[in-house]
Amino acid sequence: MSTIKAYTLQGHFDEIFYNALRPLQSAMKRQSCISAFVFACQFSFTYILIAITLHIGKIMMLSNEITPFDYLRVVLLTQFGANFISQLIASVSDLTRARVASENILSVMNEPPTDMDNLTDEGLRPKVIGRISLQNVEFRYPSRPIVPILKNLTIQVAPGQSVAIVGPSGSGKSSIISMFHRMYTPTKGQVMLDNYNVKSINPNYLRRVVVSVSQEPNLFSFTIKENITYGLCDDEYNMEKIIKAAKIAHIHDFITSLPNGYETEVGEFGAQLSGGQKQRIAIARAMIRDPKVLLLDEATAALDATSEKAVQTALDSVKKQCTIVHVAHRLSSIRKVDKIIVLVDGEIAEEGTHQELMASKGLYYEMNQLET
Ligand SMILES: Nc1ncnc2c1ncn2[C@@H]1O[C@H](COP(=O)(O)OP(=O)(O)OP(=O)(O)O)[C@@H](O)[C@H]1O
Repeated sequence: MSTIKAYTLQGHFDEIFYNALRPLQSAMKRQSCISAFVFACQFSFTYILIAITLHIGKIMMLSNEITPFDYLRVVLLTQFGANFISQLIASVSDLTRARVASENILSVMNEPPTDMDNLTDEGLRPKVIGRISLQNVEFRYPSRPIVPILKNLTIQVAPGQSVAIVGPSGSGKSSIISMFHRMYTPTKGQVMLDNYNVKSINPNYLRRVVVSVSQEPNLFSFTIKENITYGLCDDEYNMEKIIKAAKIAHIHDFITSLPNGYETEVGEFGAQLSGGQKQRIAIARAMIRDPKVLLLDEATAALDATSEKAVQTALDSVKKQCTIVHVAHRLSSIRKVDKIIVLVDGEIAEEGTHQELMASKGLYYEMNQLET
């Protein structure tokens, strides 16, 4: 909304909205006419039938063909019968609607499970130490199958190692992150967690051990505490663990400064928090899961320098406890990682520590020069 206001695009979007609603408006008008007609028929039928019964009954009673008691009986029966039939007429349209709705629901339920079925109980749940790798991976997005994004890429990350992936925009850094927690599967090659192909691991379990924090974390319209613990079973967390995770993410002091502390509602999509605060809550949400592999996709990009330094210190402290794969634009944030991979067009252009890459005076060196 603020972008629309800032660029005074209200009129433009008003028109788009109106045009989008116009077909719906005519459909609704047609449906209202049909409903009004059915409603009119339904009630006219009842009252016309009762009127006819009363009229004929009166004539027959006056000519002594029926007794007043028979007359009353017929009138009451007609009324009940007519009510019943009119309700039946009304439920015909409900039945039609229910049939269409059930067809829609069944078509979704009967959809054959895809390779990435999140709800399946199938798959392995192995104990892993956090060695993660891409082996000769080629990847194309299903919507653009002719464009290879990752090209025969091999990356090995040892348990407890921290690796940063840097490179020009569009080189495929985030796509690698999607591979690691199986948001997408490679077109060729394989993604391994320890000695297991991630395809063989239960998707829910995989995302419990390989946890990602993205640049734009989505918070739910719940309390801070619920956002941190969302998806965990009751016996998997307690207040001590929540506070520990919040301290790692450097957000505990902020949370306790709020009048309702951890019970503060964050609003829809975390509307009542700044970008940096949302980001740190998302990091706490990742840390409470005690991940074996932590994927950070520009996770510190929205933070101010002070918050970034604080989160960086926190991430340094969890180093060695879990494997970290860090996608970063700001090169100053990844100097201390064990290995830096420079990606260009879906291929590795350079690989090494900060010192090694600076000494080789290649692309990484140039990127650093530009940043400073
Ligand atoms: N869902 C998608 N469908 C089709 N193409 C996509 C999709 N997501 C990304 N791409 C394309 O894949 C390429 C690599 O994108 P990716 O986001 O992995 O790059 P990146 O290096 O992380 O970029 P940035 O640094 O700008 O975030 C880009 O050309 C992008 O347009």
